[in-house]
Amino acid sequence: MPAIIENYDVCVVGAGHAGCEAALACARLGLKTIIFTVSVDSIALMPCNPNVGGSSKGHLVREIDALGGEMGKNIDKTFIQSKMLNKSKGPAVHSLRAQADKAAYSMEMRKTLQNTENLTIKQIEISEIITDENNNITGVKSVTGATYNCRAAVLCTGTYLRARCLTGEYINETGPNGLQAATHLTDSLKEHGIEIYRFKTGTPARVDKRSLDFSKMQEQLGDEKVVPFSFTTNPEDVQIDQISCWLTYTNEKTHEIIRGNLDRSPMYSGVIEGTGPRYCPSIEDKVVKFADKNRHQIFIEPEGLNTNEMYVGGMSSSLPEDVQLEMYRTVPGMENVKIVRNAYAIEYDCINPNQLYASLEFKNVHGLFSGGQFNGSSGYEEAACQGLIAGINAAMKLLDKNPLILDRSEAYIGVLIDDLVTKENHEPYRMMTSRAEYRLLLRQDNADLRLAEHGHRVGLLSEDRYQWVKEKAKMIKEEIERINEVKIGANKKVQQFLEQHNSIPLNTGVSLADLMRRPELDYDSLAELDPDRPNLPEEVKNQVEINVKYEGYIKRQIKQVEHFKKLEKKKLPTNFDYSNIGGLRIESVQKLNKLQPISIGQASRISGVSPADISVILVYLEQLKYSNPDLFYQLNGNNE
Ligand SMILES: Cc1cc2nc3c(=O)[nH]c(=O)nc-3n(C[C@H](O)[C@H](O)[C@H](O)COP(=O)(O)OP(=O)(O)OC[C@H]3O[C@@H](n4cnc5c(N)ncnc54)[C@H](O)[C@@H]3O)c2cc1C
Ligand SMILES: NC(=O)c1ccc[n+]([C@@H]2O[C@H](COP(=O)([O-])OP(=O)(O)OC[C@H]3O[C@@H](n4cnc5c(N)ncnc54)[C@H](O)[C@@H]3O)[C@@H](O)[C@H]2O)c1
Repeated sequence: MPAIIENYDVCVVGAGHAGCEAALACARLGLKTIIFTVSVDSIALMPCNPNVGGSSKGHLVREIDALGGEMGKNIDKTFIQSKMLNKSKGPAVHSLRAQADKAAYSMEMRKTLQNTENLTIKQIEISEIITDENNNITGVKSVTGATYNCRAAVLCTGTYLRARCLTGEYINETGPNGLQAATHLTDSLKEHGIEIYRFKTGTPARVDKRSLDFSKMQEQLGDEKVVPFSFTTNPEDVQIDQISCWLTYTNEKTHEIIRGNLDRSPMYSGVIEGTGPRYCPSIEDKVVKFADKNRHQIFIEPEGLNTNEMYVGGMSSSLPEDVQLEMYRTVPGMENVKIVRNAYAIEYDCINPNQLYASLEFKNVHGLFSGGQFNGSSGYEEAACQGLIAGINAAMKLLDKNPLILDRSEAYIGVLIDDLVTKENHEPYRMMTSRAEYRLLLRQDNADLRLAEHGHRVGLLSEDRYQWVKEKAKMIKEEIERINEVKIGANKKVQQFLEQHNSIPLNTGVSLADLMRRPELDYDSLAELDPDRPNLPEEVKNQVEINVKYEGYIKRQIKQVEHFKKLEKKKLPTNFDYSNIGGLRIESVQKLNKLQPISIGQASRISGVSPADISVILVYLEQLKYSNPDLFYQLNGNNE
């Protein structure tokens, strides 16, 4: 029988959090797109924790939303509890976190894919990528022999490639949740010269709610006033009845059981080859690495409204089933626990992301892009934002437009991708606020102001939305100017007001902005002294408050960004042989030749490239002016 041949603009392999964003971006930009999954039931599946956001991950979701992605909207429709974390700290680290109804999250995303024009969903395992003699992608092939021709492809295979799951001595050659693994694609990628890593991750048990004693745990309520993830969600729509999470702790007894059974853990007995995430350690890892701690926090989190399953957050494990049951039963409130699904570790193939440009296109296969856990990251949000950028850039390539490359001063997404493509990474990469050097500017509250222009330029953000963000920026600017000009005199009314707010009286007149910088005062409380105040939307008032209160820090960081931008603007040639530059150390030449950084800034972040090497390259670039003026002006044309 003749094999099926179909034609598309873009093939997206994988329908996890990365693949969904990639496919939606391409289809919404008018490209004929097909998304493949080994199981339609795994669309936007959450194989581990039932939540979106959290420290720094909440920032990523806001940024995805600001660019026109889907994750924020999807969780706003399907969350069952929401909390702004770190509220006692500065606004730079405030992070939104929401419990998801997993099944609803997955189904809602599926509905969105199904209702998107230009988008086809196909359940089949992709086994090969196809290229022409010039290494341009021309299609993908399925295990059944069907060929899907395309002009660009995005690989988002997550944790499915040659996946195997381990629970103690029991090893199952499947993907997450017992879903079929994808066993063929790795060989094809290797044949195309793609370097493969093997990573691992793990998940805790899901337990039956009816077997828990919540009276021995601390109830964790959601926020009274819920803030939506998406800038486009009406805040009224997210004020729902919320479901509680519960907090409990491990103890010495738990740790003893773990220590006594380490030889049966595949992680410690050497059965697992892959490298795991340092920042999401299993309970075995925690007990071994933090031996001095006598307890660890355990969050019991509901998996959804229509299931009794509860997620045991903080206790992921690959210990055997019997040990799991014994250790979980030592935790207060879990004495009679019944496990619905065992904890397990999973090993899978992914790539060394240094093979990618910052556009997430492979350097050696033109038109092939990738995103998500396949790129060596970990986490739903990390996956989704890469999928979005890979999808946008696949589309930009086909539409003959400039790629979307966010730099480290613009977005956490920029930090994440820059880290992946320039730094050596030998474990699943997790986003953290500490990775973002300009985090005072990259707040979750201003993601729309930072990124709307990019979303609009690529075509994913509607004109209306873009105009609103511009209007909002204007209102913020004007209000900051106004409150700097409003003078508050040291009169009786003012001194009384200050006394009431435990604030030192004034010696002389000050601006309203000066008063607002006092920790005990804020924009709202000062309304009393500000009769001419315009009636502004809540989100504008928030921005005014943050920008005025943290003005000193923000200004300092803006200065640092200016310096950073100078180095980012100094472009380097692509496909360049660095051994042509005399004076570079061999290690640097090898790294630079392999990574082909696009700018001096990026080159300076490659581990092993020293400041002295950077000086040598800068001198070389300067000499290009005389030795190769064409190349010099091509690189620096717009910057000099
Ligand atoms: C056990 C486990 C524990 C984890 N722990 C956490 C956690 O606690 N917190 C966290 O944030 N993240 C965790 N993760 C990671 C999280 O699941 C991923 O980061 C996230 O789901 C990755 O999204 P993705 O889109 O890259 O891939 P996935 O969600 O894995 O999706 C991959 C998609 O690709 C499809 N696919 C793969 N290969 C092929 C092929 N050849 N042909 C067709 N379709 C294919 C699959 O069907 C699937 O649709 C865990 C993952 C697992 C499995
Ligand atoms: N990606 C992977 O490969 C992998 C592997 C294992 C585990 N993980 C997971 O990554 C996630 C991130 O871990 P994390 O704990 O730092 O981040 P988190 O987003 O789950 O929580 C951040 C912080 O919020 C608090 N918190 C957590 N759950 C809460 C709840 N239900 N209610 C109130 N506060 C809560 C805790 O103080 C926690 O440290 C975890 O869920 C972990 O299981 C990932």
